[in-house]
Amino acid sequence: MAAENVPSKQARIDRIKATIRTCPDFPKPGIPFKDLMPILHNPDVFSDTIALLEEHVRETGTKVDVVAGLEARGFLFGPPLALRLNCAFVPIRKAGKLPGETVKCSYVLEYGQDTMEIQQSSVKPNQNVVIVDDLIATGGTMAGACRLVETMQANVVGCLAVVELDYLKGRDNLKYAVHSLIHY
Ligand SMILES: O=P(O)(O)OC[C@H]1O[C@H](OP(=O)(O)OP(=O)(O)O)[C@H](O)[C@@H]1O
Ligand SMILES: Nc1ncnc2[nH]cnc12
Repeated sequence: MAAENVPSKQARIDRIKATIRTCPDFPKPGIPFKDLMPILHNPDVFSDTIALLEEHVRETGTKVDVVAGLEARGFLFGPPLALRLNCAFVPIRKAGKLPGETVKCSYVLEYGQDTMEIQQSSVKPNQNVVIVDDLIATGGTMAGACRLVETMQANVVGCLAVVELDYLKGRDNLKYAVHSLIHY
């Protein structure tokens, strides 16, 4: 494709935003649920999403050792990003799913509470970790993941999400750099 035909960053972001569906009152009354699954229905939109996340990480100039993805939807965006950054992908799962030695952390999110877990040996002290999820609402889930990475004595070098719900001020709960492609 000729350079002048490459869509701008804003055009790619606008197309991703247009692909996301808002589902009122899901999973509870009063919650405007952002359904990101249609992004995966369109390979061009999915590819733009991962490329934009990668561009951001590269622009920071920070070497990333590990992309940590949050169950469940962080597992969709984290592994392709890790491949493009040529680094490890590590899952942070809901409690009770990972064998061996693990570290756990409880957290509160927009519509409930839960416990997440990481395998002790999956992240080494001093490694640089980017945490990836589909969406930041209250920031509770992302903050819990940061605590887990800190417990491993590794460095959180960024918190990435495709979507951020600005009205919930989720990034105020996060003491690390936050980057999201789309804001509502
Ligand atoms: O910023 P917060 O208020 O913490 O909310 C954001 C989290 O909520 C959703 O996860 P959820 O646990 O609902 O997803 P899943 O059941 O698909 O894993 C979403 O994928 C984020 O992980
Ligand atoms: N409003 C929302 N839409 C999608 N996922 C969410 N996770 C927490 N709040 C959410």
